[in-house]
This record gives sequence, structure tokens and C-alpha cells, in this order.
Amino acid sequence: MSKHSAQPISLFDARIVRPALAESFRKLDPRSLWRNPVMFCVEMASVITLATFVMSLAGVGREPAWFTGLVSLWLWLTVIFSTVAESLAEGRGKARAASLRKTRTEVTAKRLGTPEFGSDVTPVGANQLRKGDCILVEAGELIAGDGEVVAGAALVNEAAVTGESAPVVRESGGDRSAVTGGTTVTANAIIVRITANPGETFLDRMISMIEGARRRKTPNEIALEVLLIALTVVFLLVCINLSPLSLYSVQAAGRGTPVSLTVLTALFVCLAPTTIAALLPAIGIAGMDRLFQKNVVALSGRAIEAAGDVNVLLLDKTGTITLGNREAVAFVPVGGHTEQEVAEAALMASLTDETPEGRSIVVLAKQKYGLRMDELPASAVNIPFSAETRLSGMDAGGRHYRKGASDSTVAFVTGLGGRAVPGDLADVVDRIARAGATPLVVSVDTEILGVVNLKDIVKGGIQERFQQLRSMGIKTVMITGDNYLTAAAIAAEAQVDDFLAQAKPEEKLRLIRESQEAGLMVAMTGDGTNDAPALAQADVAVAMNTGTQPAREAANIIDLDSNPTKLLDIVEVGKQILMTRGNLTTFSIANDIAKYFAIIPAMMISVYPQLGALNVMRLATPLSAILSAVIFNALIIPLLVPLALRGTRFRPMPAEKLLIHNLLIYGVGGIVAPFVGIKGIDLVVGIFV
Ligand SMILES: Nc1ncnc2c1ncn2[C@@H]1O[C@H](COP(=O)(O)OP(=O)(O)OP(=O)(O)O)[C@@H](O)[C@H]1O
Ligand SMILES: [K+]
Ligand SMILES: [Mg+2]
Repeated sequence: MSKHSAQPISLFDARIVRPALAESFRKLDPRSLWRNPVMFCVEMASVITLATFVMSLAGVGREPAWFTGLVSLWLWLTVIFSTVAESLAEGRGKARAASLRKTRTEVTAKRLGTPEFGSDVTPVGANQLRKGDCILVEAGELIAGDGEVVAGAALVNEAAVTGESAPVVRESGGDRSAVTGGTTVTANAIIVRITANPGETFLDRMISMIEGARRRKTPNEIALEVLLIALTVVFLLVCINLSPLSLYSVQAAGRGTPVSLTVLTALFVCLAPTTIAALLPAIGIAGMDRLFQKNVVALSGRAIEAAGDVNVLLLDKTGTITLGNREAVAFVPVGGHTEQEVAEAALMASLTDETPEGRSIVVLAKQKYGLRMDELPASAVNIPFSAETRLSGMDAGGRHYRKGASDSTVAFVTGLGGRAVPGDLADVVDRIARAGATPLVVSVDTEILGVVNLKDIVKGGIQERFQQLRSMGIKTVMITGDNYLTAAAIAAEAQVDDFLAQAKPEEKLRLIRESQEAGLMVAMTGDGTNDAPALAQADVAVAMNTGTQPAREAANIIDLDSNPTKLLDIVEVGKQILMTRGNLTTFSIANDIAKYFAIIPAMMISVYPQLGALNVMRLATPLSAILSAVIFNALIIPLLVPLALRGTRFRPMPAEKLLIHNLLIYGVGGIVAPFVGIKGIDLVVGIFV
């Protein structure tokens, strides 16, 4: 097995750092930097101080050129540290996108006239394929685009996308019908109906997502940014007003010198929330990258952050909580019929059924009873399975063969005029359901012959993960189209908190709407086409990569490993992103206190010598105090880059406790650190000045 995560590239690997440094200079372009308004202001401040440096070189102004020059240099470094942080966060994704692009080679597809085997084949380039085209893909060939298997079943190697080289089954009809462009068929042949135009495929979306090209700011990021901009504007106004104020003070006191433009600009940058503003883009991008390490592709940053606040997780049963598909394991007669009769009727009701359940019935009838029908009866009409009717079958030779959920089949038979439901039916259905399997009732015309036992197996190790979700305050609810007893048995085995049985697609949707109206943040995990409406409505919609194309399109997060408990990791990363942002904001704002103590006395001491009392750090000279504050303000950014990229460590503890814990560390730390840091830098600066 080769996984992406098996060969992790370190965050500070040379292969990432070098291109990131180049990229960080491109990001200095004001036309792209304005997207981060606080850093844009710092860049303007750097330009202003560059001008005052040039002027002091020319002998204009009172300040020595070494001072204005160093202030300008460190202001530029402040901006560069921020663009480096963002580029570093993007780096690993870019490296991976490049390797994904390599797999998206130009392939030739075999386009078919009709969606059937044996129809005429026209070779076309992959980029000529359009939605709705059908292609034939045979063993050893690359699948040219995203699509849905409409005929056949094959083994597919998806390593190009998932990093997992063990082949998986992709087949028509069921919840495992979706195939991804760029993956390879290793055995058998399938016919695929293309579902995405070139440029809109999963691989394309994945590449643009991890490259950050389509990254939108999340609502949380926007809210925080509004706060940061407001703070910046306030400090800008304060600094602008300080200039006339200091002129006036100088005149009134009859001594001292007014504050210079360089010092005012330095003060502004030190007070503005530069630490968090510099690291803000990196935090979100790095979070998305951490998820990708876990083989989860988030198609929106918003979904990950919403996951940090999730209260309820709804899970589809088959394929999500239980393994793959339900398989027929036994035919159980009722009402005095024989096993053989049930097998025959079930076979007839499944001949045209392309779902895995239907195919497994055909296989069992053949294996156990030697039954086979090589040709369909001439008059056969397929009655396809739907999540609405919950039954399927075939009409042939004037007879109605059906199989389906117990209530649906009984209702169908009664509708045809059947009156006698066998007395032992309820018992048989109950027994199968209580064991956690799915009973399918088999009928011919008005007669109920027996029940097919479809086995359902709960995925291993799922219970502990649900327990962890519970301890994080997340309620798990299983929703299934299956009957109440089967649902109850599987729910008990998987240890979900609650379940909803016999749910049709619109009931799944309603449950989500109701939970959302009650103020809950809802996550949904599913794989079937019938889950798609619910996925589209959920705040966090996780589709299994094995799922159908509609489910994958409706989702905003795709789990390449198709593991329903991945939500735990998604929640963790979501919480980490929110916490990291909160912690760095606290730190950034708490930092200002020390800077007041460093800069205000330095600025005003020539006018008001009493302010010397505020110089608690005993900084050497006013100029070195200001320079030290500027240097500290810049250096704190690279020092916090590892924290921004890796995220605050997640501790499962109650929210209030966590808040107090973080406030203590980042609030108190934010107040103390700059006193120590600025003093230390001043000692070094003092050696030279
Ligand atoms: N091929 C089929 N033919 C007839 N009836 C079926 C078939 N497949 C499923 N059923 C019946 O329809 C019910 C609903 O099935 P469906 O697969 O839509 O459930 P679901 O809502 O996707 O839930 P889950 O996937 O969690 O089991 C099943 O419980 C079963 O009784
Ligand atoms: K600052
Ligand atoms: Mg399903």
C-alpha cells in the first residue's frame, strides 16, 4: 500500500521552502497584497519609511539614516515574513498538485455510440469528452474522465487520486458506481457515462483546491478580518492625531522635538494587529493541508471550520456504517412455500436488477439451487429499485415478480387484490431484522412466497470512534431506508446515539432542516444517490469516495478512504483552525501593552521627562526603544509560523475550560513575551548604538 501520508514532506523541507521564498516576493505586489488589508497598510508604512530613509540620507530631517534605514528594513521584513508564511502553507499543496497534474496525462478514450457493450467505438482525446458521453474502458486502460459505471463491473486502481494502490470494485447500479478520471481499470471492462466536462473534473477541483486558487475567505475569517481592520483604522487615526498633538505639546512646553514621521509610522505598525493578520491566511491553508494528509479533500474551507462546531452527525447505514453492499445469504419460505420456490421467484424479480443486492440474489440462486436464466423472457419489463418505492422486480408473461422492503411489498401485493398475508411472514421478517440483516419480501402477483436474507456487516472498530465523538459532545444518528428492527440492531451494534429507520430521501432532508432550525450544526456522511439531497443541505457534507457521483457532487468534503469516522479528524482540524486563530488574535492584541511602554515614553520623553517613569524596561535610548519594538513586532511572525502551520494542539476538554486555558497561555504570554523580547533586542541594539 502506498499512501500520500506514507511519504510526508516536512513543512520546512527545502523543496517547499525554496519555491515558497520566491513566491513570497511575488505576493508583495500590492495588487495581490490588498486582499490582506492590515498587511497592505504595513507595506504602505514600509514605503513611507523608505522615503524618510532616502530623505535622511540626503540630510533632510533630524533622525540619523541608520535609524530610518533600519526601521524601514524591519517594516519590509514584517510584510515579507507574512507572505513567506502564506507561501509556506501553500507549498506542500502546490507540490502535491504538481504530482497530481502529472497523472492527468492526455489519454485517448473509446467513445461509444450507445451505452452498451458491442456498440461502435470512436477514439477521441480525453479533452473532447463531454457530459453524457459513454466510453468503454478495458483492463489496463486509464479512465479518461469522471463518470458513472452504467454497465459492467471492474477492479479499479485509484492510487493516482487516493494514494491507495489496492484495487477497488466499481460497478453499475449500486452505491459504488462512481469512477474518477485518472484512475486505471486493472481487470474486466466497464462502460462509463461521463459526468464532468474537461476542466471540471474531481482531479481539477482537487488541484485548484489544494493550490489555493479557488480559496475563498471563510465567514469566520471575514469576521475576524473586519475586527482587525477596525483596530487598524483606530490606530491609524490615533497616530495621525499624534502629530499635531505633539507639535502643540512642544510649543506649550517650550522644549523637546515633535514626533517624526518615521516614529509615527513605526508606532502604527507596532500597534496594528500585524501578528494575527500576517498569519491568518496561513492558518486556514495549513489546516486544509493537514486534512489532505489524512486523505480527506475539502472542497471548501468553510466546511472544515463548520466541522469544528458540529453538534450532530447523521450517517447513512449501508456503505457508511456497514461494509460495502448487502449480500443475499438465504431464501426463507413462508406460508407453506418451499425454499426452491422462493429462490425461483427472487431470481425472476432480480433478473433485470442491476443493484448489488439484485445481483447477489442472482448469484445465490445459481450457487445454491443451480438456477439460471440466460435469456430474459421476451415480454420482460424492468421495474427498477427506487428509494421512494423501496421495491424492485420484473413484469413478464403477465406476471408481476417483486421483492422489496416488507411494508412496501405487502402494500404492493394488497394493491393487486391479494388478501392473505402468510401468518408466519411477520416472524421471519422480524427474526432476520433483529439479527441486523435486511429482509426483502418476495412476491409473485398477489402471493407472498418468502423472504431474502440480505446480510449487513458493521465496519470494524467503529464503536470506539463514535464514543470519541460522544465525548466531544457530538451526537451520532444513523439514518437508513431499512426497516426499524434492522436499523435498531445495527444501531445497537455500531453504538450510535440514535437512529431513524424507513427514511426516504425527503425524510433525511427534513431531519437535517429541523436540526438546523433548532440551531444545531449538522454534519452528514453518506454515499448513495438518495443521500445527495441531504448532503446538499448539511453544513458539513462528507461523501465516501466509493459513493455515487451525485453524492460526491453534493458533498463539500470527500473522504478518499471512505471511512465514516473520518469526521473525527475533520472536526479536530476544524476546531484547531478556529482555536489557532483565536489564540494568535489574543496573543497579537495582548502584545500591544508592552509596545506602549516601549514607544510612548521614547516618543514623548523630550517633551515630558516625567514619562521616563514609564520606561519600565529601562531601554537604552529612545531610538533603540522604537527600533527594538519594531524588530520584535517583525520577529514574532516567523517565531509563530510553526504554530500557525501545525495548529494549536487539540485537547478534548469542555469549551469553557479550553477558553480559560488558552486565554491564560496566549493572553498572559502575549503580555509578558514582548517585555522580555524587546528588552533583549534593546540590549543587542545598545551594543551598536
Ligand atoms: N434492489 C432492491 N430491490 C428491492 N428492494 C430493495 C433493493 N435495495 C434495497 N431495497 C429495500 O429498500 C430499502 C431502502 O434501501 P436503500 O438502500 O435506499 O436504503 P438507504 O436509505 O440508502 O439506507 P442505507 O443505505 O443506510 O441502508 C432497503 O432497506 C430494502 O428493504
Ligand atoms: K503589531
Ligand atoms: Mg444508501
